[in-house]
Formats: sequence, structure tokens, C-alpha cells
Amino acid sequence: MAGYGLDLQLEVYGKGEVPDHPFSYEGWEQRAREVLDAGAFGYIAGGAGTEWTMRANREAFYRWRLRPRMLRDVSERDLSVEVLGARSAGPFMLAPVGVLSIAHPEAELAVARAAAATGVPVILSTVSSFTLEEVARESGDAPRWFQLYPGRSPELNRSLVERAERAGYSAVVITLDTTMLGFRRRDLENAYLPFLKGEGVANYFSDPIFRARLKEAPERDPEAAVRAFLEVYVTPDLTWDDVNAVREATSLPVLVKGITHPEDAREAVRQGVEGLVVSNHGGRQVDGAVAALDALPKVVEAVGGSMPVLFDSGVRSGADALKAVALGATATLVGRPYAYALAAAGESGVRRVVRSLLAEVDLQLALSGYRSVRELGASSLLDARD
Ligand SMILES: Cc1cc2nc3c(=O)[nH]c(=O)nc-3n(C[C@H](O)[C@H](O)[C@H](O)COP(=O)(O)O)c2cc1C
Ligand SMILES: O=C(O)C(=O)c1ccccc1
Repeated sequence: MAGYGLDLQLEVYGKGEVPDHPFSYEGWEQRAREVLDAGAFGYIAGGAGTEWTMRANREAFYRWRLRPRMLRDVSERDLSVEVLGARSAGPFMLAPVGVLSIAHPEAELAVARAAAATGVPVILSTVSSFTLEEVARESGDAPRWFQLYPGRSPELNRSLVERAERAGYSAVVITLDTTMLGFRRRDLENAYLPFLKGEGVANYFSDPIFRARLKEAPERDPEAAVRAFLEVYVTPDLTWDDVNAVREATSLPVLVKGITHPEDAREAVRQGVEGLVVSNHGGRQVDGAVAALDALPKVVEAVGGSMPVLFDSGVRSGADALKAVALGATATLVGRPYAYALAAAGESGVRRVVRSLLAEVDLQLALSGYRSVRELGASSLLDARD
């Protein structure tokens, strides 16, 4: 009868003390704002241009209303999902978020420990502050995926995915929507670009193929190494050929992240990738672009059940995750929610955010009359515009 929801309620109410941490997204965001300098906070919080798409990502959720069902005996509940062999305690994964050292010195190491402790898989960014091998060691046997920004060097791409495979990452997520950074006003106003300070380059600086491109080792001439990183990183010429070259270099399943157009989803099916992530990068790339949740139903339709469709951009609560799943997502990714908690309270902050999300999903599911997230579907929702 117990479960994530009741367990958390008993723990908090049982103690009878006001907890020293928030339970809301806004609360964690506020804590992060207090501890970070303006540049780092703006980098995490910001979006592209007017940030209209970033706001639209949130507003899209309000259009959908859950329609709870009663009297359905939901005493046994299973929140877990399995995506390409990776099991998660709930319909969540931790989205790839780069340069986490700007939020907390333990960065991805703390996130990997929190993910392992809560049973929610983590997707490690290419642009991490610790090497993928270091992060793997913290994550133990817990499921983990590697996100790749394919760069201008096919050999380097191959090297990175080979390293990921050796280090026990069980899928590769190729991000398509950030071949260069979007027009981010906050960062321009703060003149804030984390890589120029040498953040997020650990996987590159430790890579033999990357190092072979340099005249001097990154330890001797870090500025030249950062320039080399930027040269490799910017890829406006990226095409499906690059995706397929990565697929040939690994035996791991490959997903593509950043799909919102149903035509791109159909192409992904034709190309035969193993999964996709509907995402507009949290509104950080194309201002005025469709809200990710508004794009989801047509992508799900285009994919027609042939592969898992993950979703991110704007998920802030258990209710949000349930809505995305009801619209056809296999699971959701959360980005800023855990980045803020990491900034505010390190590993324990990330654990708390994940536990809150699991508890909320559990209670929401039970009170809506479902035993499993798999039971959610179109009839679980009402479209407020109808
Ligand atoms: C600070 C920051 C850094 C990010 N870095 C990456 C990255 O390295 N690779 C990637 O694929 N996505 C990256 N993303 C995008 C996230 O994976 C995800 O798509 C987005 O944050 C989801 O939206 P949400 O923050 O509204 O949950 C980043 C997002 C943020 C906020
Ligand atoms: O800032 C981002 O959104 C992002 O994806 C990124 C890209 C390169 C390095 C760090 C983060």
C-alpha cells in the first residue's frame, strides 16, 4: 500500500519540522538564484531571444487537464518505465546538462550518485565537467546513457562513443538542435560563455584523438585547446550522414534529440534510429519555435509506435510528466529542475528533487485511478480548447 508518495508524506509530516528545502520548482530556482553568480544563473535559466518559446513550453501544459477516474483499486502501483533496456523508477530521466561545474563543484559526479540512489537514469552530456569515465565510476551499476554532440572530426566522435561504450553507457543520444548556441540575450549581456573559462571540456581534453589535433597539450596551452574545442563543436553542416557514421561506430542503440517536426520524425523512422527525443532544448535554441508539448502528438503519430519517443522541455512536476506520457511519450527528461537543486544543495538536492517527482507522480497516478503509467492515454486528458 505504501509507495513513493506515502513514504515521503510520512517522512516529512512524521518529523513535524519545517524541511530545509523546497518542494516546488520555483523554490529550487530561487535557491539557485541566491547561491549562483548572475552569469551562471542566467546561463542555466535563460532561453533564446525573447524567451517566448521557453515560456510556451510551460504554457502548453496548461491546455491539458487530467481527468481522474474513481473506484479503480489502485493499491498496487508501478511507476517504473523501461526505455531501450534502461529501467527508471518513474517516467523520468535526467536530461544531459553540460558544464554543471558552474552550478556545483561536484557537478556530474553528484548527479550520477543521486541518479543511482533514486533509480532514475542519467544522460551524461558531452560537455561535462568530469570525464565520462569518472562519472561512470560514481554511477556504479546504475543505468546511464551518453549524449553526443557530433563534432567536425569523425574520428573524435568515434573515440567518444567507444569510450562511452567501454565505460558502461548503454545508449547514445545524439543532439541535433545545438550545432551552435542560440541567440541568448542574458549570456550576451553578462558576457558569459562557460567554455571560455575551461568549463565542460573534460571529455575533449582527455581524449587521445582530440589531443593529437593540438600543437601543445591542453595542460600547457589551455586557451589554444579551448579554441580547438570550439572549432570542433560548431557544426552547421551536420546531416543524417553524420548520425549514421556514429551509428556505425557503436553497437549501442542511438537516439536523436531535438525533434519537433513530424517530417523529421518520419525521417528518423526511415533512417532506423532506435529512439528520439521530442525537445526544443528547453527553449534555448530557436525563439518562436513550437512548444515541445504541442509538437509531441504529431511526432508520436508519425513514429507510430515503432520506437520510444522521449520528451523534454518544460517538465516541472509529476502532473507534467503524466500529461506528456498520456500524449504518447515513453518517459520524460528533466533539465533545469535538477540543475537548480544541484546548485542549491549538491547531491542531496538532486536526490530530493527526484524523490519529489517520484512521490508526486505516485500520488497523482493513484488519485487519477491508474496503476501504471502505461495505462495513460488520450482518454486520460481533456483538451481545454475543445
Ligand atoms: C544549462 C543547460 C545546459 C544544457 N546542456 C545540454 C547538453 O550539453 N546537451 C544536450 O543535449 N542538452 C543540453 N541541455 C538541454 C537539456 O538536455 C534539455 O533538453 C532541457 O534542459 C529540457 O528542458 P527543461 O530545462 O525545461 O527541463 C542543456 C540545458 C541547460 C538548461
Ligand atoms: O547550453 C546549452 O543549452 C547546451 O546545450 C550546451 C552546449 C555546449 C556546451 C554546454 C551546454
